[in-house]
Amino acid sequence: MNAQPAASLFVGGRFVEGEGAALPVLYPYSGEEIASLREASTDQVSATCRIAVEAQPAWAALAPVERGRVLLRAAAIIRERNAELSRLETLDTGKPIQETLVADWESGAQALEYFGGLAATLTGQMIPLGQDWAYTRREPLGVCAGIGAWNYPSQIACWKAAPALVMGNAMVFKPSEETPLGALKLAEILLEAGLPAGVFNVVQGRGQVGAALTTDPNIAKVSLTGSVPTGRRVYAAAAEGMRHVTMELGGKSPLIVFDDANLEHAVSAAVLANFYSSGQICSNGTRVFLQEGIREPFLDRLAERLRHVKIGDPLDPDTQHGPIVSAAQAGKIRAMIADGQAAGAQILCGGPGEGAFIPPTVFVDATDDMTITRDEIFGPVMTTLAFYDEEEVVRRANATGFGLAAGVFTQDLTRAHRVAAGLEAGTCWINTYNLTPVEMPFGGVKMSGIGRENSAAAIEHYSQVKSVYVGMGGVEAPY
Ligand SMILES: NC(=O)C1=CN([C@@H]2O[C@H](COP(=O)(O)OP(=O)(O)OC[C@H]3O[C@@H](n4cnc5c(N)ncnc54)[C@H](O)[C@@H]3O)[C@@H](O)[C@H]2O)C=CC1
Repeated sequence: MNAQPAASLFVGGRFVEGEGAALPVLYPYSGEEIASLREASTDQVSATCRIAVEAQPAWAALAPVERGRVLLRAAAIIRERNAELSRLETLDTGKPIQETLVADWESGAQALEYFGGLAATLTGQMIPLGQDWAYTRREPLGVCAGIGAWNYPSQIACWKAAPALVMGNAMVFKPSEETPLGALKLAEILLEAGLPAGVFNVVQGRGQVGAALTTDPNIAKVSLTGSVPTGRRVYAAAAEGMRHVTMELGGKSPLIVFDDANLEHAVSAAVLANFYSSGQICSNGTRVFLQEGIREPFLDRLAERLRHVKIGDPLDPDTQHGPIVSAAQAGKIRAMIADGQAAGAQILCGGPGEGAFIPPTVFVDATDDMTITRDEIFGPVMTTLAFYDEEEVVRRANATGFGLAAGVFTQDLTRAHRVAAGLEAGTCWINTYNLTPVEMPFGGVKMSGIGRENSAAAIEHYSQVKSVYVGMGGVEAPY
């Protein structure tokens, strides 16, 4: 299989070969090399930022609706090419084609469509001050750096590019070194849709390329999707230059199932919240708290349903559960499974699997202090925990440094809202899980991040407000 792009980087409206270290791209299912890229050198990173800074003012000077139109055209092109783009996403990530066809580029297209449509509404305020008045202008930040994780590479690129570009910023995007291909397609599509050359650029590379980007003097903002340890480093490095940041980081989110929950729906939600994309989703509800009365029927039904999961070739449309993104990540997940067993938790179903595959794995008899309960695993591993009452479960759910997401299943309306209000999380779901429509703000609290993606809230993180005071009378000085 060959997924070789024309060159590794996309800079100033054209493909450019990288001058840094080799970056092989492996298909997670077979380990086969599907493309051979090169990282950007440090000089190439700074040259790209200079090109972006030169291209940005003319883009920002366009009427917002003209910028919006480019994003809308890009969304339409993505939809026309969804089959081909989804296949590439599957090759890059190993995720089943039945997922990538509906969840990845489609979500990216929705972001471009949403922010493209929002363009005309991005206005300031008029503030009456008696005789005088003031107004505010919502202005772009300049050049924004986007740095992506490997689980939803194209969606992440679109979620960052769409609000940045509609506000008149330029962007230099660095995808994860594990999944570098989708962002290059986005750059080509945006150019085809009418985006001026140099406004959206892609550099490739590992962490040190991201670090060079973060501290480049032409970068005004860094938006990272990645792990908490990387987030701490990037946030600290960005602070040195007083750069704006958005941090979309990891989680260990609670999914709370009360006795009165609809059993079948709660099991479905727990399955999706733990095993979709082989569990490689930041907002996954990996601590499943089960109230004592529903615990046994829930676990019986869960085990029964997991027996039928189709694991295998991600390009087979029937496959529901694909490989882990890399051998290194599979190794980390297996180490966590072994740790859980050593700590005394029992495996209800699943286990370490073989090669690139780790089946959906459920732990029972876990306790709050175990590493499998405390740390993000970022793989198909669910930890179930028993609880008795509401006050107890909210306290235990919040006893974590993470705060990305949370879910509650109950038929009791007032309890559902009370628990959602009490949970320390950027996003809470009631009687569903992991739905992230573009209309709704998405992001974390506590160590899970800063800032919000999606919705009008994202605009605030890609713009700054200028106040203009207008004096309508004379000026009198005391001396
Ligand atoms: N909150 C959210 O929206 C999401 C969060 N994630 C989180 O991402 C993690 C998994 O993704 P990974 O790619 O393994 O994360 P990672 O933290 O290893 O890498 C993320 C990105 O940061 C870059 N990077 C690494 N060191 C850097 C440095 N010093 N300076 C600048 N850039 C640097 C990497 O090259 C990569 O592009 C999980 O913790 C997951 O929860 C993943 C998807 C969504």
